[in-house]
Amino acid sequence: MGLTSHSVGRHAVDSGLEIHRHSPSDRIIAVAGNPNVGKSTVFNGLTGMKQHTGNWPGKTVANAQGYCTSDKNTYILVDIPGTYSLMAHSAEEEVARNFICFGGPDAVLVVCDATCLERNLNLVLQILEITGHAAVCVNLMDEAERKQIHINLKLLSEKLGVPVIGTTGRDKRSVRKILDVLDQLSEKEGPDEGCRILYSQPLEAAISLLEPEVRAAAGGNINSRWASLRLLGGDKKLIGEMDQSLGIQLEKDEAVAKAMKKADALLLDNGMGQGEREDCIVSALVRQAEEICREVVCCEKDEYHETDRKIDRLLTGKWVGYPVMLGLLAVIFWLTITGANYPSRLLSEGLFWIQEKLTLLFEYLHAPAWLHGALVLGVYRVLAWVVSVMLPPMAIFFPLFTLLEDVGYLPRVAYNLDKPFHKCGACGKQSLSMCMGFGCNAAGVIGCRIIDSPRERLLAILTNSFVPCNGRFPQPYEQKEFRNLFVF
Ligand SMILES: Nc1nc2c(ncn2[C@@H]2O[C@H](COP(=O)(O)OP(=O)(O)OP(=O)(O)O)[C@@H](O)[C@H]2O)c(=O)[nH]1
Ligand SMILES: [Mg+2]
Repeated sequence: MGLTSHSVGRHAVDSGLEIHRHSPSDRIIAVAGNPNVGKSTVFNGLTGMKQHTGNWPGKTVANAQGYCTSDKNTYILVDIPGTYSLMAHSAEEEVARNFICFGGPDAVLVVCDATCLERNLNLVLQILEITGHAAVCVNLMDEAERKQIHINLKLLSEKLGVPVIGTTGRDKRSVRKILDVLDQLSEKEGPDEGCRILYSQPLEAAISLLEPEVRAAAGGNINSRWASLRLLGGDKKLIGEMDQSLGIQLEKDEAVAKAMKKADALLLDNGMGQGEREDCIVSALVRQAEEICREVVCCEKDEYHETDRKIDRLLTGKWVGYPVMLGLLAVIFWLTITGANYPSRLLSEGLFWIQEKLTLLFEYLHAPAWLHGALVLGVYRVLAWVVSVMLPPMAIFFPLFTLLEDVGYLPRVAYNLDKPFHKCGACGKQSLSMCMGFGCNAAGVIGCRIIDSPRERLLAILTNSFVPCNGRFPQPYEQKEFRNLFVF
């Protein structure tokens, strides 16, 4: 699934991720951002590819690459999983973090949601701490406009020190704007300095002690201020990845270890253990994001999200949430089962009429019985049954499912069912792959990729085959006995 550190480490460009450069001048761009902000939509718009998009977070779970060309450059874009922070907690977040930090992209395009910029800026600031070769793409501008949220993009760009553009993911003009900004980045020269976050005085003093030694040990291979912060933060997994990417063990370098001891003592004198350091780093990021947003975002209606919240409360509430969910699922199944009968009958009548004609043709040609049996009664007949039995319910179920996905109802289903699923040792996200399983078990099993924990993912995969896919739905029509033959 591309979720291992091996596939996203520093050499992922040449190994696990297998980025294929058409020419050495191709520039690698990481398309990063919070979950569900339109990264894959932007990626598809630029590359013409068809990465899965839908209105719920966590669809992209592994890196995907695509190519696009501007008047000046060729770009290899890497669509990475959504992440709220580079202090990764889930497998997808690790994939995203490792590619941004150690995958060696030439630049990062950070996609943000214009309707909740403050939360998105947290990640932007973390990325800008690592690299100044970045641009911010404030997406969903149409939604922001509808909610009467105005963003001063020029001021935001000045505050962040990198180019900022406003986009609407599905709009062709946005693609042009993004390409222009990528070209602008490719011309950017000078050191890879990003935005600087000011931390509390003791932490800044500790960084100043450590940074020169880290710079000397690591050379120009990594942003030394960021690496010093990570060493002080003590995230063992991240430090391990960093060491692997640099090819040296930073903590074991004599000068670094000495400076680290001094910095540790200084922080402990100021009452900052590991936990407090992490808190201090996170709160500085949040504070800076708040400050920037206060200046650049203006909401005409303060209660703009009140209606959304009211609907949310109803759909996830105990008394309304469950009946609505069961009612909606019942309507979908009824439409699928009853609705599919008519096209199914028409299709099978048409296809079996063709079978009779084919039999007559074989008789006319005096073809041997075994050939007629293999081709017409074997291959053609099976194909005709599969198409007439499975195509109509799929053609009804999947568009309805996609509709629920696009209006954002599916994450609410997962939330509602999280508690009962948890009691069975599973997680709420499994309800989504189970729903998909009603359409097709193969799609349901593939959909289990969205589940973070390996144990829960395995459980979801193994139990998906107990979900009756539409090939096993009750069917009054005479195809009934054939349905069970075609269960995937
Ligand atoms: N209204 C509007 N919808 C958008 C825009 N960009 C993307 N979308 C929709 O937002 C939803 C999420 O888009 P994705 O491209 O799947 O988001 P993502 O960031 O790749 O999501 P993950 O991979 O789950 O992190 C989809 O339903 C898109 O159609 C936009 O500019 N305006
Ligand atoms: Mg995506």
